[in-house]
Amino acid sequence: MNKSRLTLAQLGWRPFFQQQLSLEEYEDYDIGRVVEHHRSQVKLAIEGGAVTIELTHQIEDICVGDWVLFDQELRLHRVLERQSLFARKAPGTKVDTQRIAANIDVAILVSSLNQDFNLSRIERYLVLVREAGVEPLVVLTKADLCDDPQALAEQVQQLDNRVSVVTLNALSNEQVQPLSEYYRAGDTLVLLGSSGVGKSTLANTLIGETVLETAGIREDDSKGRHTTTYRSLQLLPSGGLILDTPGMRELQLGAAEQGVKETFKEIIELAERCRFGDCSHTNEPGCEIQKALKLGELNQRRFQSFEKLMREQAFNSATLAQKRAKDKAFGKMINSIQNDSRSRKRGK
Ligand SMILES: Nc1nc2c(ncn2[C@@H]2O[C@H](COP(=O)(O)OP(=O)(O)OP(=O)(O)O)[C@@H](O)[C@H]2O)c(=O)[nH]1
Ligand SMILES: [Zn+2]
Repeated sequence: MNKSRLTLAQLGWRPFFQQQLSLEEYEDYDIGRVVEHHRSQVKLAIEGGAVTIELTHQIEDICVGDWVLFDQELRLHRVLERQSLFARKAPGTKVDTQRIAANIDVAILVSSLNQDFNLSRIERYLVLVREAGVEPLVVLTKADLCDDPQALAEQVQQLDNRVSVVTLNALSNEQVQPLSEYYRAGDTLVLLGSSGVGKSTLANTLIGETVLETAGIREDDSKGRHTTTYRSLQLLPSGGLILDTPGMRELQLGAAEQGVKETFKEIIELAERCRFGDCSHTNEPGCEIQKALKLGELNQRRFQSFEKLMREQAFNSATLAQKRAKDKAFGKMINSIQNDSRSRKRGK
């Protein structure tokens, strides 16, 4: 596939983005999609090619997958409103939100069918995907190394019967190609999952023949940077775009109440039927959750997973809100100090 002849539509341009442009903007600016995000520059895929744009400090709120407008001097004009956004709490103790990818249509949750298989981790990723308002597709890799892939696939299916679950060997072209029925030309896919589960392998098999070209592009653009530390959008032969993310050692949820509620829908429905509106689901009479746990209609693992993710997102969203408030107050203080000193200099 010849990358230099890509149209905007092939890059994922949609009416949703087109509608955000004023006539002046349409005439005066060029349109690009962020395919790589480095510390001080972004690489954009544009109609018929690519450009690199230096970032000024004003626009730090930008991430891979974003649509942007830029001028003839290669200055960024603005980032267009997003159709979807994946974000998590920044890893470690730092209190911050980290944007992973924007304008995604299909999220492929990759998990392997070996010792690494873990339902609670899959639930954690489902929350992230639901929070972003994107459809999840669960792909269970290393089926060739597993005695009974179907049994594990069913366990995943039981988490949510609305989710599609596929088991495969990511190295097998024949097994990977049918995934194309889950996306359309111009759709952007993202691969999410822990390190080593087979995301890059799956991406390479999906990309097929263009893989060498991809490697070339990464190489000559990396300038000594470690190639796996940035994300990149690549074109699939069937017309979709794929975004490979580096394996996440740690996926901590930021504010994701809606995502948790959607992922654990049946638990929310039970809780709504508890006798007390503020039921803690521990020992209250008329607690539907305790009842379901006793009857075996709800399993303990799933309930604990729900409680853990709910607490985590509540805690992190509270600290994020506090930080934002603090930053704002600090900004105001700096402004007033600067204003004071300016006034003094002017002798007022
Ligand atoms: N047998 C078998 N091996 C696989 C399969 N999928 C991936 N592998 C192997 O698993 C190893 C890790 O795969 P990667 O594709 O690098 O995993 P990743 O998720 O991209 O890992 P990070 O880049 O660290 O995030 C490689 O040696 C792959 O060849 C599979 O379905 N079957
Ligand atoms: Zn209850």
